[in-house]
Amino acid sequence: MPNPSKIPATSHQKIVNVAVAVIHYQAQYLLGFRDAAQHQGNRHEFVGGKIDANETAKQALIREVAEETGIDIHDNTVVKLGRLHHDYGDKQVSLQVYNIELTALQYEQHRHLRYGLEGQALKWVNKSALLAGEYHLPAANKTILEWLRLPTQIAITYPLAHFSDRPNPAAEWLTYHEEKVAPHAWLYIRVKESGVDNCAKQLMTLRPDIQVILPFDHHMQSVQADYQIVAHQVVVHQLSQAALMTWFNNGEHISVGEQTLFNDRPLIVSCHDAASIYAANKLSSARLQQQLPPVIGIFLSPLLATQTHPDTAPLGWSDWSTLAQLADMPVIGLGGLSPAMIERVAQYGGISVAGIRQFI
Ligand SMILES: Nc1nc2c([nH]c(=O)n2[C@H]2C[C@H](O)[C@@H](COP(=O)(O)OP(=O)(O)OP(=O)(O)O)O2)c(=O)[nH]1
Repeated sequence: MPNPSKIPATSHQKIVNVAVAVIHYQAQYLLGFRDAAQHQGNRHEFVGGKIDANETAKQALIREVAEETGIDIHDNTVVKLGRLHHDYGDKQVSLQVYNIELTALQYEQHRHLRYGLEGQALKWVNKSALLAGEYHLPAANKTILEWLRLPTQIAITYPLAHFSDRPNPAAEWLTYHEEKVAPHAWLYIRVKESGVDNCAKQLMTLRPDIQVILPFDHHMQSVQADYQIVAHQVVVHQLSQAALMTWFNNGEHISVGEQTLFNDRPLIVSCHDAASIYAANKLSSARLQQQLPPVIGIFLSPLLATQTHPDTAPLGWSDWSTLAQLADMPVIGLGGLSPAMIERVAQYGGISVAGIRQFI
């Protein structure tokens, strides 16, 4: 009899659909431990298991969490983080991953959990240790950890035009952001006007604590030599919907990804409709296959009306939520939001909120 674990995966191999629950209370995350005899055994895991034929991913999630831990998450806000396919060679899995924040009471009731209802070890671990790779998880989880790096709020810089009534708008832009951006914030430096690349670089130099999302466009390449000095602060590159669709419409052949800067960072992609989300999903899976840093989110906008784009009709909560469900990666709400609206955004399927006013 051949050892089933040694049989290589084929295209005919059945894909196992799995619901995965990233359960946490603030920065405490719940991990299980897979038994040595299980597939991907002797590794930590997020709570979860196979989706039965007659259930949805969310039903499976609620059932698995209850069966494995005794925690009832029926009334919690369950937010999709993403979906990903992984080929382990001996098994192909499709993981549907959800974020569940417990209430203080639930955490209090379950914080001493050491063993699950199936006898498996359980452990609450700190997010920073989890993201630092201190726990050995199945290979597919690498992408989940990248998704978890996304903060719940992202600030976006003001356009230079916002300071156009001042004698030196570029200098005002710089001083304003240097002073107002919160410590260690994730900041999307949206530099559209030509000639302001320098402002971005100067801001990074003045504020080495901020984690920067930088658009990947030709301006940045033109200052590449200078940019290298501050490049370590750039945690993510942003890709516009137009650039995404160029990649997609060229049969995914012209890999914008062939350019080094594009390939060495995770991406956040801007999307405004179903077609671009479809393209973002394709890009995401292409990058997973090529083992490139993943697409860790999409800016889905405009959710509500904004002063920055007065002529664009907002999607509104209902359409925004429907589109958010299509995305295989975490969705960031953008357009007319404030940081306090994160709970509402979560109820509609978003993991994070972004904006200019009220965020800086
Ligand atoms: N639960 C869980 N499974 C994961 C994670 N990452 C990952 O690649 N997997 C893979 C390992 C397994 O191949 C599959 C989960 O199947 P499972 O065997 O645990 O599912 P189950 O509990 O319903 O099944 P079983 O033990 O009764 O066979 O998904 C994770 O974080 N959590």
